[in-house]
Amino acid sequence: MFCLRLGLWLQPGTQVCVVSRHSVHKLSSLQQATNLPPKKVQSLLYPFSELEGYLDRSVDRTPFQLFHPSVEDMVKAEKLFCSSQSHKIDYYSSAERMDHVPALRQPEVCFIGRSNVGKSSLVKALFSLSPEVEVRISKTPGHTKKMNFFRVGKAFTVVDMPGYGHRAPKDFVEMVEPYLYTRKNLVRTFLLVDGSVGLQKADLIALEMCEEFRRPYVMVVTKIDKCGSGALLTNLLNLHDVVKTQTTSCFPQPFLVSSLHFLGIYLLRCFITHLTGSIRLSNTSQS
Ligand SMILES: Nc1nc2c(ncn2[C@@H]2O[C@H](COP(=O)(O)OP(=O)(O)OP(=O)(O)O)[C@@H](O)[C@H]2O)c(=O)[nH]1
Ligand SMILES: [Mg+2]
Repeated sequence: MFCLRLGLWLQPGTQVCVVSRHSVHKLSSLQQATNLPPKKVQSLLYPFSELEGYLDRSVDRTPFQLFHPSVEDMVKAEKLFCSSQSHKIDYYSSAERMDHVPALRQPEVCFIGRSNVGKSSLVKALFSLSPEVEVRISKTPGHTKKMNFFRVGKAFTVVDMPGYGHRAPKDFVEMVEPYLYTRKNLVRTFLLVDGSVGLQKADLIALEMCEEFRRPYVMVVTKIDKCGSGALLTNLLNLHDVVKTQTTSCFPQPFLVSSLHFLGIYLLRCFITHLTGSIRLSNTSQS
């Protein structure tokens, strides 16, 4: 049992993910993260808590904390992101067209969003406990040109999509739209928006498209390290308003992340494993 300085204790017998420290970022695992001062741990695990203090009392916090798992559940989820002999995490294949898409049956989640919004960086951060899984990122928009499939053992698949905005609408019409429309095992789409710049016209078009497909999707607010709390909060509240008034298939809670600083990565890992039926949440978690 190790003590989490947040004042939270892991149940006796809870095993944490044992990974080779070799080339693994120090914040990749909860065990490392929870060695930090409590306030820092809180913002790493539950990034919304950082903004909460700035909110007017009249603002309802509920939509922002619908999924609020316990630390134990996050530890459970983390284990699924550690590659082992019996649970291999690897890059599986890439596809440019639907007839090249792999015939994988396990539940799948995909990441879509404008070019450069941080899709590949987020996938890389999620897989940071298995650094041998190669996910390429770049400063140059339009870097990811194919749909990249990553297998997480037999549990689920993660798909990193090309961004729209760069070769749009070509990539989108030929790849992403048909995929979103037809992929049977797709359990959730994560639509990324850049938290430091707020919703752009292209984001609203993607949101409309997700609504048209009527398949469940979730907003992820990226690069939250890049701007101050004030700007982030303004962008977040604007997003919340759009989700509330203009969507029906979108999960009300936006997930805040910084792939660079690992903010919100543990929460998102837990959400993905929960959505794909890979873990059972304990009674102390809400969702
Ligand atoms: N500050 C900061 N920069 C980030 C973060 N996530 C990604 N970036 C940077 O944003 C740029 C684009 O990142 P990618 O992950 O390649 O973006 P993408 O959405 O996959 O882009 P395409 O493949 O072109 O669609 C890179 O320079 C990243 O280092 C973040 O959380 N914080
Ligand atoms: Mg990319």
